[in-house]
Amino acid sequence: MSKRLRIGTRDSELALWQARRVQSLLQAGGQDAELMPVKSTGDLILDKPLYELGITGIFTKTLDVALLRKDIDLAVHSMKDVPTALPKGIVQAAVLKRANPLDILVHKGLDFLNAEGVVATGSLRRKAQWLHRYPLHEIVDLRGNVNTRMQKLADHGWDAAIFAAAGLERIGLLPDQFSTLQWMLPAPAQGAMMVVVREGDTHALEALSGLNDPETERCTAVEREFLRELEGGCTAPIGALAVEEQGRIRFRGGLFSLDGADKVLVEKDAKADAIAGFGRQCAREILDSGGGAILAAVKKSLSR
Ligand SMILES: NCc1[nH]cc(CCC(=O)O)c1CC(=O)O
Repeated sequence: MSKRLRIGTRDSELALWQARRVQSLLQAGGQDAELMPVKSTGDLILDKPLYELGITGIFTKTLDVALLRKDIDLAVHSMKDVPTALPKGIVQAAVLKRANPLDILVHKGLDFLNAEGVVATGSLRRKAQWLHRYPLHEIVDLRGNVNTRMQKLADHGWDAAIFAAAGLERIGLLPDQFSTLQWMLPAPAQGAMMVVVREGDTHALEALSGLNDPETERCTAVEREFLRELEGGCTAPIGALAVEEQGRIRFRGGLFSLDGADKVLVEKDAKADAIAGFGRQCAREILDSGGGAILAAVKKSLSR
């Protein structure tokens, strides 16, 4: 039996589900693996400041720190929460086959759509796209893990809230009433999980290579390259979805103003075996067709 791998996990139900999924896939391939709960660390234990290591993601940083400290051997992240540049010393080992990438609306009936609705979300991307489509609605802020957000929706008088389908499906929280938002562009890499390991850990890299889904890897790579080219270190409302069909990748991406009034969309396809630079090219098209001005305005109001 080869060396047992330690999978770090945070304690939210979704994080635990995702870590257990990787554990059982590894075990099915004959690789022993155990879960290691990781509490929010004192980030100071590393010998360098976090920013020097490029550790930035608010959801991913606890596990990335544990990985670099060698407290764990691998971390499982919701890929959409992973910053486009990985921390120094951490590499992508596998991207698991993607689940439903779309957003869904959880509601108590849809009459409010044609009235003055109140919709809850903490995401700039969801807010902008919702207001673009329903300009008379009000958006209220909703944060916390998936379970917390569901509970808050039940406790408040809001008409609906927006969630990633994949998150609710994984933990069995999909309610009776929901609508799939086919028209809403999801976050880049939504619905995919990324497993990361320490650079040079050949044992872990090899064990995880069997879990990689090349098609999901290609699609999410395009989406994240698009995001990286647009964001420039700020969280603008950006959506992207790449889908592979018959050897081609069809990409749709969008950049929105914070109030949803303006948007620039791009739709393009490329050969699936020639995607280097494709995401960047899509981003360039957005920037050249009015996206540059939207991005400048977003940056200005977020920095205030
Ligand atoms: N930012 C939180 C987060 N990160 C990943 C998921 C869902 C799972 C996924 O998209 O892979 C969610 C919840 C949500 O957006 O509703």
